[in-house]
Amino acid sequence: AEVGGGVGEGLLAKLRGKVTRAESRFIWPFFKEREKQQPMHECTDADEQANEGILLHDLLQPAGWMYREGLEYDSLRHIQNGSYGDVVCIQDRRTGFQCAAKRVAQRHFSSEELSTWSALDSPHVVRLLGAVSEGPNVVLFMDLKPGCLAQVLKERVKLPEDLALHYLRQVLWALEHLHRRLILHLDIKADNVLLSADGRNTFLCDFGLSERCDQNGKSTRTYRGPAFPGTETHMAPEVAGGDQRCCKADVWSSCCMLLHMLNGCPPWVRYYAPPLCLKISSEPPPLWEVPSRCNHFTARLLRAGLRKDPGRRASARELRRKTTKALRAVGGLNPSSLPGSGPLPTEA
Ligand SMILES: Oc1ccc(F)cc1Nc1nc(-c2ccncc2)cs1
Repeated sequence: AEVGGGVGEGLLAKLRGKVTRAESRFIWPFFKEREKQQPMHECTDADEQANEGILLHDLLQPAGWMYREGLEYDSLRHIQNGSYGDVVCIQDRRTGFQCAAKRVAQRHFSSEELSTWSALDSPHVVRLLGAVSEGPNVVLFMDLKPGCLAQVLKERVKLPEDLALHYLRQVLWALEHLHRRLILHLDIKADNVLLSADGRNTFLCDFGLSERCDQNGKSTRTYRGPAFPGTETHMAPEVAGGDQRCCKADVWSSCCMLLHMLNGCPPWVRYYAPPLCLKISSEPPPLWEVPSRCNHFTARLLRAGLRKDPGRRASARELRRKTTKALRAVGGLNPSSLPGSGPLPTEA
């Protein structure tokens, strides 16, 4: 604690053992504090040592109230880029437990990623395992999943309609869970959808851009600034136009992800050069991207999820119901469609 500063023994003492979610609500103000510190904030030696945080998994074991890379845990390999930081696989030195970790620079750290994520408990959302401050950075830990939808799309280019609908439905279940808790994800895309080993289950991750919303689904965050750090091809028209973000923005992005799964590329890029935001807010919805081979229930759900007016756009729950209908209409998920269940196109 002598190097802790900020919150003193209370917090560091918690690192020694499992912290219940109930207790963790006292931890977040600490992270909110760090978030407010001036980005120009010079790193004093106390900061260099600062290592406060919270670990929610008993196989992530701090030693002497510290949990640092190269001492209490090691980075094994780079996984991919997350929002505002690289994602690596780490291993706890004492227990051998492995998980994913993302190091976020102070100036990009949003305590929303912690506070929104830790409030979730859905089988379709990856579990947050903890967060510790590390000098000028914050390191976030989460469950390691064997697969990622973006990786499957790189290997298979496009997915059969039944599998694409099966994945979309699970992502919409996750969005229903988030929106019911007044949380917006705001970066729905294949890179942030992880997969189980058998490729049957999806897990939403990366809440680096998430925001809270009010009862009407409107973001409570005041205008953030000109550039929206989300993924341009999946950006809803109201977001591209700089209007207030709402839960329907996640619905639009989930439909862009469906088009990505069906076409093997995101919408817009085959017809327009960047910057896309002007086109997205001025052009009609990209319904020309809907493959002609698709079942008409799939086309219908895309029309409902890609309405430009967020007020008329389907909610996550309405779109999930339409996705269930479309999945039934194509005969349900054919197990042979699952990834890893047959030669890859390159191997065939
Ligand atoms: O926001 C985070 C906070 C903590 C983390 F450890 C990771 C992320 N973000 C992401 N993780 C991934 C990923 C993880 C594991 N395997 C494949 C991809 C993709 S985006």
